[in-house]
Amino acid sequence: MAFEVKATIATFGGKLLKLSHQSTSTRTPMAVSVYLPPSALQTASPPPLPVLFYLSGLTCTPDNCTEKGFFSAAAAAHGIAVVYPDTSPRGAAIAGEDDSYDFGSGAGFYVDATAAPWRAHYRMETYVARELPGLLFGAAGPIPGLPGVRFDGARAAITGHSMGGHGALTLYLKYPGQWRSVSAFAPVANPAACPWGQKAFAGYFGEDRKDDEWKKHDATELVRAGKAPPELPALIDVGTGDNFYKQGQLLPENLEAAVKEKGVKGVQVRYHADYDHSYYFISTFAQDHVNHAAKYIL
Ligand SMILES: N[C@@H](CCC(=O)N[C@@H](CSC=O)C(=O)NCC(=O)O)C(=O)O
Repeated sequence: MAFEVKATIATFGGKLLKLSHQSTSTRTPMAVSVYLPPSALQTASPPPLPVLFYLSGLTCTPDNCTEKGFFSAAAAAHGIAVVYPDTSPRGAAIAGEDDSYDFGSGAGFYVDATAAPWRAHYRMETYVARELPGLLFGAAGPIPGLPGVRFDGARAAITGHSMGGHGALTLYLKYPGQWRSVSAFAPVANPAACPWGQKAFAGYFGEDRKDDEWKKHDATELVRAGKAPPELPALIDVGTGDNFYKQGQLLPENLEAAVKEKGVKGVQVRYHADYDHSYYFISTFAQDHVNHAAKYIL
């Protein structure tokens, strides 16, 4: 059995499952939580569930969003499952991996590191885009004790916050057809041009890879390089009271400029007066993001 169920929590008529499994991508145990809406639990063989992936930000585990993101109410109403991966491998025993909040543990940036020593374990792109979908969307029921529960890989959407917003946008652009829509809360929209992204990319790829490798993992650079479809079904929310926005960590305007320059349609960026970077902001707009995904996956 791929997943081990660590906890089952009743919420909004459905169940939040805290799962653990041994990852072949990161070569570590990985935590992942999955919200099952009530519709998944009402019959022994429910129809396969549409799925929204939520990628969390720096320092987070799956618990931050499941405890205070409030996606479950809207997900329950629509009959959508929500998957919450962790933000990095844990306990890889790499020197320095726990030294800072914005690199290493809790800061995997949803990329596959190419630089030593990180490349042995820090493979969050493959983990989120390939390994987890493979486990969840396989023919066998992936959840121990709930053999009838299936997830529909043809109806998947992706969202995320901050570092996770960067992950959602870049994985959407890098894996055409895998996700039907994308959205982001306060995303790190141009990591190659902000301190968080520069630190992470220098560590995971090397300082000397700025002109090639870094750009492949940067939403703004991907759009500039023509990697966005003509219609990009993206909803992006940013709070104007967000200190990280004010400090130039997010740079959503650079993404907007690239979208405009390339004539990409369908991208909606909303600026909300006074909202900060926290889960007060995320929970306020969570329903809008689930509704956005629902338009494409129901
Ligand atoms: N501890 C750091 C700030 C870390 C932080 O704010 N993390 C955000 C995501 S930031 C971008 O990816 C977060 O979601 N934190 C968890 C939470 O529950 O709020 C510092 O001290 O500056």
